[in-house]
Amino acid sequence: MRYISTRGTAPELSFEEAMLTGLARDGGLYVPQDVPVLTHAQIAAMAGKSYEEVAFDVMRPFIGDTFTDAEFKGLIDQAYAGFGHAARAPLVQLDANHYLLELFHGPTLAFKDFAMQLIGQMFQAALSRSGDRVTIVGATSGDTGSAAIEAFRGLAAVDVFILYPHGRVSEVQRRQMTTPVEANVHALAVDGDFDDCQAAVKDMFNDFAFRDEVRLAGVNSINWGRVLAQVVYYFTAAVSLGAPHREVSFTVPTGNFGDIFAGYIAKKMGLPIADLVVATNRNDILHRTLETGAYTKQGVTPTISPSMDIQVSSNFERALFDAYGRDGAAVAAQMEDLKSGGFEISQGAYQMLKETFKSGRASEEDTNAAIKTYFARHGELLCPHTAVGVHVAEPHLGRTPMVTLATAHPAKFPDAVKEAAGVTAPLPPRMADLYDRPERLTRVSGDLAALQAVIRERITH
Ligand SMILES: Cc1ncc(COP(=O)(O)O)c(C=O)c1O
Ligand SMILES: N[C@@H](CCOP(=O)(O)O)C(=O)O
Repeated sequence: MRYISTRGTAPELSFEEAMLTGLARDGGLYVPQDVPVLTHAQIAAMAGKSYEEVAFDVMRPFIGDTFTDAEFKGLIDQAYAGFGHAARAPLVQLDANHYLLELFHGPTLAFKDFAMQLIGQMFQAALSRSGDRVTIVGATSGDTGSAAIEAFRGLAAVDVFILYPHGRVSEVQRRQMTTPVEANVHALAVDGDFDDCQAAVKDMFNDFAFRDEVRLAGVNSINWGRVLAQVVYYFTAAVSLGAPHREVSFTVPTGNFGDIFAGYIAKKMGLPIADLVVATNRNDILHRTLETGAYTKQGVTPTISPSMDIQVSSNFERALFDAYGRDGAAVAAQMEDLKSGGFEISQGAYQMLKETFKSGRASEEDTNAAIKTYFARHGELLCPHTAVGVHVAEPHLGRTPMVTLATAHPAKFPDAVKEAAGVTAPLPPRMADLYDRPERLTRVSGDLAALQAVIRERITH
């Protein structure tokens, strides 16, 4: 299996190289040259298997010879051993045809753990084999950062720097990033929004001298390994609801488009997915794009679902690449136009995207109301991102079972949940002293040179 860039001019890589490389050298994102298709029988055979067994079946065709089967099985087992639920990603029924897929039973209480715990294992295995070390620099609106820190804290071959927007993540999210004591963990509070943090990370990758000097690696969803690990739970959920013998739909709270893109890959692999619904908060660029065909940036507005406060949605580039018939030059041209505010998607490409994704948006009032209603009606306390999802899912309920992804635990957003439902969810006992632990962070401007200087100064090797 080879990996190619969405902008068409970077070298083709193996899975291991793509995983350790992060952003392609032409500024694009790596995608598999071909998406393997599983047969009806292979998908049917997943019924009754454990999460780890399905993970192996789904991911194995993508990893080439990076790991032997036995090694890869071992890494998968290790990755999910610390999850707080035997099913890893349990389904909870909300209504006759509406289900929640709980993706928050990992160590940092958000769906990011599914990929990050596995990436942590795969990085360790690959780096201990080569003897190399890397500097991970990631951008977060709250959850990627805490999951990355949890996965890489204390690893000798890795420094992990996380850029988060100062004042725009929840207190629990911030403390998850600022309280780990390991010297290889560096939380950087940036003056700006998530888009500024993500742009700085991409600029660092595009500065080849810096990139090579610090051996830069990325664990945002620019890393194909992140998307791949997220494909798995679409399979486990759909199969437990009757796939491949019947179709299932998914609604996905969306910001950087990585999670829903994983659903799109599951569909390309042969999983019978009827609707893939993009759910946005007030930062609704993806919903507007799917409605109009114009991707036009507006400023990021802070909301009670802060992890989705994003306007430059990184993985949309991967969808555009397919929509443009895998024409890297066309994608590169659109990404150039994005620098000056936006772009119009050509008619054919827009048609493909419209046929593939449905969408909706939830206002702050809608989000509040969903938290309140689902708690009163079902006793389910939703995090605000999940609440955006269930609100957007409602008009799409009916023909097929609908699965809304519950992307984070409500305890990560106690203020918003309390405001809407009048109650809070407790943190798990292992995190009970989170508010008492000392914090360690560095305030930084978004200036690239200043950020690079901080990283050079702090690297522990
Ligand atoms: C809790 C939560 N829900 C939804 C999202 C959106 O996911 P994605 O960025 O993959 O679209 C995020 C951020 O990634 C998140 O942290
Ligand atoms: N919502 C994310 C934003 C970064 O997304 P990623 O999937 O590209 O890492 C977060 O919580 O940080």
